[in-house]
Amino acid sequence: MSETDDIRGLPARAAALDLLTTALSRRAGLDEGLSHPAMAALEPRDRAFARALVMATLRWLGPIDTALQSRLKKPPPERIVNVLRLGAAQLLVLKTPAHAAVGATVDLCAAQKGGESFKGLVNAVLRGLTREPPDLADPSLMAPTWLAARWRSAYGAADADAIAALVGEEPATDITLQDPADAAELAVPLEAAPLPGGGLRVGLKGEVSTWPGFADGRWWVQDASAAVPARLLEVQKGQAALDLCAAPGGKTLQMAAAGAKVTAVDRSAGRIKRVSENLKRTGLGAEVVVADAADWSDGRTFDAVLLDAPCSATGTLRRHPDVLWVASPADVPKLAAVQSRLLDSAARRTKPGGRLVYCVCSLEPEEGEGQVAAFLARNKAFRLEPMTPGEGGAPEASLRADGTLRILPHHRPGGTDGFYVARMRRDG
Ligand SMILES: C[S@@+](CC[C@H](N)C(=O)[O-])C[C@H]1O[C@@H](n2cnc3c(N)ncnc32)[C@H](O)[C@@H]1O
Repeated sequence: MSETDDIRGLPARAAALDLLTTALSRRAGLDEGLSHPAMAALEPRDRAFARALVMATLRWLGPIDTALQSRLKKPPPERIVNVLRLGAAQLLVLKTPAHAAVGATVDLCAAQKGGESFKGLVNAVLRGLTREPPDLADPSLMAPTWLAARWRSAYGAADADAIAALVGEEPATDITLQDPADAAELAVPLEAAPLPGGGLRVGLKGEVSTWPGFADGRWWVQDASAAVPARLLEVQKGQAALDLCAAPGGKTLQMAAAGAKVTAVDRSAGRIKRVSENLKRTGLGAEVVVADAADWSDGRTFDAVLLDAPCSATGTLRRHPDVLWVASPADVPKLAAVQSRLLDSAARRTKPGGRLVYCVCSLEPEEGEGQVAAFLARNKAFRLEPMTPGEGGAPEASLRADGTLRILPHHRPGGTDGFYVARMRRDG
């Protein structure tokens, strides 16, 4: 990057500071910040830079904070800490030339309310990082201590380290095809490799909506792991399928493409608009309902019910490193209580003889294994229907002894979202 780019990048750095602040302030803050009108108002190059800088900062936040803490006797106000985090990410991750990164970060500091008095500190800390750059590649720093300890106790030290190491990796974009027969033809312009189960891992970078086949609705973005649960329902043409917690609709689209009559329920009116947009773009049909899935009913029961429940989302750590730093230990039992209510509701909507698939993109056993064990103990009409190795495109390493799936992010070469998936059948 030239010096001219760096000077022109000042508005982008200010936008990056706002985005980082929002991302670290609340759950879903990153997505909220990315779709904020202030981001849309930036020039495309500034927007891309702000996004890349914030993602680099969030991906490496653990090692960056450790390096900053050792250089700060007394922490400055949070806004200035965020200025320092962005400066450190430019130096250590994006490898921006030191004079440009330090100069622009000091200017960003000065532009903050009360920031003039911290210019010297920012300058000294960043120059210190330039002289003695810390080693970023320490898996023990990639996730908060409490989460890393949970993963060690659930999966062992080697798997916990492998999970943590993936926080630093930029994920590829995976897509699901409306017609799997299109894979060979689309793979060429998308520079894509086939995924087990029929999807593609795309090699192109940049704006997804400009990629071949997007505008025609021939595919949608869906992580390889996220595509597994709907396949496991094996919906048949004309069957009635219910997608509870459906937005933005990846699994609704899969079931609609398989020919099912899908009802998609989500309680967020804003997010369900995205289901409708995706249906329109792909030309697929589904009934879309805004309602709380815990008590929604139109009197019907369904052949196939999918519950992709709200969860801590720790399995999405490659795309959403922010979730690791925003989550707290108290979230897990709170979310588990919500999931349990939603599972009971999903059970009531499942026809005798019908299938229920429960999944979460969480690595926390209370939201996965524990949730399903408790559900089966209180719902005697349901039994597990075990998956076979590789079924639905799931990595073989993810198959548990009871036939449910615990997909860890390193189970697929190049990484994947972490998921727990269970398939159940209602006997009576
Ligand atoms: C993990 S996301 C679903 C992703 C979606 N299944 C897909 O594949 O595109 C969870 C969704 O649950 C929705 N949600 C959370 N609580 C809900 C509730 N009580 N009733 C219905 N939807 C809910 C959220 O709005 C969010 O869209």
